[in-house]
Amino acid sequence: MKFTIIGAGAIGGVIAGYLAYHENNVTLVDINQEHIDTINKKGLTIETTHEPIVVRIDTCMLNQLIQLSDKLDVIILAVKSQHTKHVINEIKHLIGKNTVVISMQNGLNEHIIANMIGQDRTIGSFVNLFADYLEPGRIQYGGVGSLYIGELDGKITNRLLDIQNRLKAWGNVQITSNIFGYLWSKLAYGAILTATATVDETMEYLIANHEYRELFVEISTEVLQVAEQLHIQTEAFDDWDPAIIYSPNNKRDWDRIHEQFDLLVKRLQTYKKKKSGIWRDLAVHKRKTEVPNQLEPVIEKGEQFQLDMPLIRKLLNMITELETGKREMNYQNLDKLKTIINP
Ligand SMILES: NC(=O)C1=CN([C@@H]2O[C@H](COP(=O)(O)OP(=O)(O)OC[C@H]3O[C@@H](n4cnc5c(N)ncnc54)[C@H](OP(=O)(O)O)[C@@H]3O)[C@@H](O)[C@H]2O)C=CC1
Ligand SMILES: CC(C)(CO)C(=O)C(=O)O
Repeated sequence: MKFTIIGAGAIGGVIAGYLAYHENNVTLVDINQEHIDTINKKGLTIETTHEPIVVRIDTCMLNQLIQLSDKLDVIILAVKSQHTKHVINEIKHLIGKNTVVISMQNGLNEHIIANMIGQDRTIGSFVNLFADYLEPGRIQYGGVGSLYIGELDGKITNRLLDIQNRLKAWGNVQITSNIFGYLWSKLAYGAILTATATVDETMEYLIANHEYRELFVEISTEVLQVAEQLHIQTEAFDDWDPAIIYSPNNKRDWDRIHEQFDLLVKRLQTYKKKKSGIWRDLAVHKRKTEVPNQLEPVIEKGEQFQLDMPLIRKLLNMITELETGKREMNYQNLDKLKTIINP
């Protein structure tokens, strides 16, 4: 099995690093020339929670990859969601009848990929690792979380089992017949993390603060309401259980909710990555985030069911304003969101 991993950042770097470390056939592809040059010269360094590992790994730039003509085998897509369409368009000629593309991304990119290359060539993945691109050649793998792969139609196929076996180089990768259950659950959880990115503060600190817990529950409820309308059975993972957060009749069990948030905070405290990828795009890279690509599809689907979703609409608007410099990161953003639930 030959892996081509497109996007050599936090997620692509970690997965490619472990696959290569365990002698799988891997090529890591990116558009960042300095990053690729450094990996070629010094290897890819992954700062784990224990000792760093340095891995020698084949690399190429995207513009070199697209010069090839042989069809690729297993492609792992680990770019931010806003780059999904562009990358798939660029590599379409390298996708044959036996090629599969695995989306290791947040959001619902699987639908986009399947529309472009077919559902039979698309595998879904839910990834809850905590990693950051630090500088050319260096990735921080700051926290271990779940990784699931699943066919979009829920079947447990031989190719899924083969890929799972290879990905064990990374760790305990699991297969699921309900990949969209995980992706929607992560969207609901991710919406809370998105809200934390409106303040220059750690995720654990903000989630620990009881003042914002009702807001976080309401934000994820808006996403989970849409999932419910779509008959998606959302799944629990890593101290996050949507069934505890979401109560269709507004009969919330606050003891259980606080218990779950407290466990989540404890978990986050053990991670080296303290702020979300969205915060990092805004505060460090000063570039557009993938929030529109994650929240707009939820809002569009919610509109079909006449759902209101005032919180995620406002949150999306705030992130857009943060991207364009019209807004600053501060607590007033969370306080403003709170006024939507308690005017
Ligand atoms: N980081 C994390 O802990 C987690 C991330 N995810 C998800 O994983 C996905 C990847 O995120 P992450 O690894 O953090 O992102 P990163 O920004 O760290 O890595 C993405 C890499 O892809 C590169 N890239 C951009 N456009 C292209 C292109 N056209 N062709 C090839 N490479 C390209 C980027 O280069 P450049 O920077 O120059 O644009 C960057 O090096 C996202 O959907 C994210 O939400 C999910 C769970 C956890
Ligand atoms: C917060 C985290 C690491 C959760 O997986 C994430 O999704 C991100 O940073 O984009």
